[in-house]
Amino acid sequence: TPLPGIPHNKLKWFVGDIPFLTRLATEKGAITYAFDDTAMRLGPVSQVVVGLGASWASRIFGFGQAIVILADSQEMQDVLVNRASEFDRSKSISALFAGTLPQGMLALPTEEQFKHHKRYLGITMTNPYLARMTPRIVDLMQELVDLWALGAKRLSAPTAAIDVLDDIRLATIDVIASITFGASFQGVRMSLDYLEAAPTAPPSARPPIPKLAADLEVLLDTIGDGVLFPAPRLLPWLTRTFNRKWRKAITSTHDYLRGRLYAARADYAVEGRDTEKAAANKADNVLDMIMEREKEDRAKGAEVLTEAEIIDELTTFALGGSETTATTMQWSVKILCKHPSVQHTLRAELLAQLPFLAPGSARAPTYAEVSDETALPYLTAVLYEILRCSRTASAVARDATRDTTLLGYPIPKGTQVLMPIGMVQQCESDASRDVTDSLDSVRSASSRGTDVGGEKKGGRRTGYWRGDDVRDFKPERWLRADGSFDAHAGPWLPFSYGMRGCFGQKLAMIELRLFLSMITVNFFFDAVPAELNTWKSHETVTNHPAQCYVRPIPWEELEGQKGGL
Ligand code: HEM
Repeated sequence: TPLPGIPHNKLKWFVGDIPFLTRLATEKGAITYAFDDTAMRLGPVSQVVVGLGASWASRIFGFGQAIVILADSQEMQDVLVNRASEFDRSKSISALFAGTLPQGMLALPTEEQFKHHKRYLGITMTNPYLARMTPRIVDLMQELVDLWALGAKRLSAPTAAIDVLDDIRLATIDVIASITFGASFQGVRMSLDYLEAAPTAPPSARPPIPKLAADLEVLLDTIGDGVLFPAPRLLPWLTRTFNRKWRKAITSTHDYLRGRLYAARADYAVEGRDTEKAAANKADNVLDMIMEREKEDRAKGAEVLTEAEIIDELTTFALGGSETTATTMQWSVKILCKHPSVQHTLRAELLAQLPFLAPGSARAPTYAEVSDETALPYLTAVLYEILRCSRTASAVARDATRDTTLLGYPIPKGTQVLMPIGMVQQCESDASRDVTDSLDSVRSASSRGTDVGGEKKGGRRTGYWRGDDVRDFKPERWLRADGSFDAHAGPWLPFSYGMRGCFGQKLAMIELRLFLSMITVNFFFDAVPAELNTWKSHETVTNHPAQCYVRPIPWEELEGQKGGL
């Protein structure tokens, strides 16, 4: 039944918003567009009513569910960061992951076990650890560059393009596998070997994808298929009982991970490690790091992770850390080839600041060099803008843990609150500033900001996007007049915020920075025919582009063609 006082669409007797949700899902390719559309018409707080028996019938039968949509960036940040005890990770989102990784962070409630895992694994997102992983990411990205360089030589017609949707997926799986359990699945390497061995094969010809990567795809697809399933709590049981494909994939994934765990443990038992250095400074991969911690914890008598917990967290890394990054990279190349001037400016900055990035150089970039936002403001702006426009994760959800309010509306305990992060960062602008300003009187104290000893705490953290170009791809919006990068220029929430925000943000950012840098200094991405670069997407856990084609042209070839730029 609709929550009293909160605006909603005209509801159909018995089925509530279901026909509306279905129509938008069919027309736009994803059900989350129905939430965006509702919020845009009805304002910063609205609701949709779902489930059989929703709307009027639910008053008689008592079932159906109202989902509140909160679409105001300032209040969203406040809920995610300052009001986490009133709005916890949604149980329906946890249920999506609970079948596949019941003891992984993505599925755990915000209780002691979750906090223990987060502390245990937090070391993998520290600068020293990521710095140690950087050479490995560089090597794997170089394989992708080599694969596309070979493909580029075989582009026969001026409109021909390479299908790189799977190349990018495999590259991110290779990276996360290498970082997590110390061995790439060699997906891109195998494609490169395959193309090299078949000189007449077309540029998109690829071998079948490695079995382990295919298993991860099955697990991800199963999780994606459960999004907005009407009875989320039944999902883990339904998956385990009826999904044979999933059962096969999870069994072989677990067998592989258990094998790696036993090998690491055996290795660890014989190898005398340097006990002086902290784990982040010596561990070669996440599994290795867990072994280090285990040893320290056992010596201290502290709690260690069980085998099932370790396996589920390795699976969390493999799943949470591959698809998200791949989706963003796929949107990146689709966007870049539509913006040649951005490619020129980005390349110029990269070659000026990191000249050794040039093709053929023997020196690889380090973590400190590539992650330096001050030295590389344009790279940073391009990446932030790609994440703003690509809507990789379109929404996050929380459940109210007690009766509370949102922008003055009463929210009963148990209500699911959905925050359309993708839409808000791409639509909220100074054009609706009067609405945003008028909310000040109903904002929570922490959202409004409070005076603590003359210093303002909380309050709006960002500026406003300009209404006339908020929907355009424009990296310059992130730059101040002096060319420096401004992280608070306007609303940006692709990784969400707070205790349950993205765990892997730092890893994702360095992977994306390396990817963008390495492909940009190697290739100019020529425009591809419009029918090969549509904006169609397929949304599951993330919003995947339906297609991803590129026409990479090595810069020296382009400069040769044009007699220099
Ligand atoms: C561009 C890449 C990525 C994007 C856009 C992204 C986005 C997100 C978002 C929106 C959430 C949900 C947060 C919420 O409910 O408030 C999330 C959660 C999570 N992400 Fe990422 N992510 C990315 C990459 C990664 C990587 C590389 C890892 C590697 C380990 C990772 C691990 C996780 C985990 C474990 C969670 C669950 C955190 C929790 O429940 O507390 N993500 N991510």
